Amino acid sequence: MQQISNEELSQEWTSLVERFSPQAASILQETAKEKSADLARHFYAYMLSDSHSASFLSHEQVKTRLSKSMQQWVITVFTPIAQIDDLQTVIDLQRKIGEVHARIELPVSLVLRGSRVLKERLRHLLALRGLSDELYRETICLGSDIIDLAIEIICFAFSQSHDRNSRAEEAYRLFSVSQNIGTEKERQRGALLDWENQLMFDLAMGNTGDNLPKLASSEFGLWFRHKASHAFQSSPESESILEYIRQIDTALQDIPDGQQPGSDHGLSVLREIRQQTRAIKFLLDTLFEQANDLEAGRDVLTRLLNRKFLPVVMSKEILYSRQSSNTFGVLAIDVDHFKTINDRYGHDAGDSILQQVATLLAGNTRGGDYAFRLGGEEFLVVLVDINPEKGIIAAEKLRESVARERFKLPQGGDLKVTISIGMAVHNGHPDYEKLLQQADQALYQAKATGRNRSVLYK
Ligand SMILES: Nc1nc2c(ncn2[C@@H]2O[C@H](COP(=O)(O)OP(=O)(O)OP(=O)(O)O)[C@@H](O)[C@H]2O)c(=O)[nH]1
Repeated sequence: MQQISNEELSQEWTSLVERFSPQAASILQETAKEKSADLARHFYAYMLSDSHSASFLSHEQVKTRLSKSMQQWVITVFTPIAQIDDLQTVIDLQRKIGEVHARIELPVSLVLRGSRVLKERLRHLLALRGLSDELYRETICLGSDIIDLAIEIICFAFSQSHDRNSRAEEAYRLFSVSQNIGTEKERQRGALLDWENQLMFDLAMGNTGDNLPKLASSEFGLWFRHKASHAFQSSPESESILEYIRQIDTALQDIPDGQQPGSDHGLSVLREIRQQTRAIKFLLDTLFEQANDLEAGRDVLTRLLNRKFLPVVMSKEILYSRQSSNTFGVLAIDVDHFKTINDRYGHDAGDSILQQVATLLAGNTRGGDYAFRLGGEEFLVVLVDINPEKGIIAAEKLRESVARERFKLPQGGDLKVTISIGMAVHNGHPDYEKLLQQADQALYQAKATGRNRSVLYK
């Protein structure tokens, strides 16, 4: 997706505002300052009364957080340019809102509806100010244009973020469908070769038309049409392979009955098919290379999931807990004094400890849980269907399993290692970043209060 820089957006914002008089801008600012609570109240009253938008909101969230943020947003976007220290931070704020919307999967239609409600209320509030007709119209236009531009930036950031998430989701799907990409590649290359050999044999035997093996219904064709094209969907390589399969089968159909083996026409068709099959192999290699990159969703050292799938997993769990009465929790895990281990026993020993910790984490969680290595000596475990009491028992089980273990060193001998754990349980907040921050805060406490312990965020 095309990027629009903050500079370009700042120019856009500035030139929009400059089309209006300073008087209109200052009326708008006054209205925003005096009536921000009214605007927020009106906005959320409407959103909560609508069942679709209400499924993304709760009265509690509105009261404790969202109303204040909305008031601040109104004041910020209606601040006259001359009084804004740095317009780019205002633009960054809109981008951030769009990213949060993408994380919580808030439909763009709801954002647009919200902006319509705001504009309606703004018109009403301005009408009460007793402005001249001309100034009233001008202020309304300025207010609407600013809201539109802010929403435009929000939606732009939304689609960028959403695109990224969809790609990761796609990767996740492919990854979970074909666990062993290397084996699949060899198998399918082999299947394509089998079809080619069979075709050569049948042509040599003088078979034609319906008696020739069709690529679409061969082992390779079935796999590609039903599984691979779905997993690799929207990839141009995949489209080309499907097209080649169609062309090859049409060419086979066109070989006339009674064709003599080795005839000119037969040979030219054969040459054409050979080239197309070669092209398929080449495209297949490209697709598998891409799949390997996707497989990089696994951390190379520990084979745990890496950061890439975190948004997908967290969004899924948030959605699941919204639809059910179950909560889930996250454990932010950090190996204690890991630097000292590296310094004392070397980097290879450090790597080996990380691998052993990862094995313990994966081995001491349930099948439905997720274990990630976020980087360095930081891990994250997502515990599904869990409450704070059970969660802390699970965290302690992990901590103790590590504390009990004698970690083997590559140079021989063993070592005791401990981990600290910060735990947070999802409390209904739609943005998973919040949950990760809470787990981090709890981890910070676990470190500050002596390490080798689990702390629950409260
Ligand atoms: N062996 C190895 N070391 C790594 C890797 N990634 C990061 N590190 C090292 O991990 C160490 C992390 O150290 P710190 O963040 O200071 O934390 P710590 O020593 O574990 O101390 P506390 O967390 O406060 O208990 C740094 O020395 C990094 O160089 C890795 O993949 N392999």
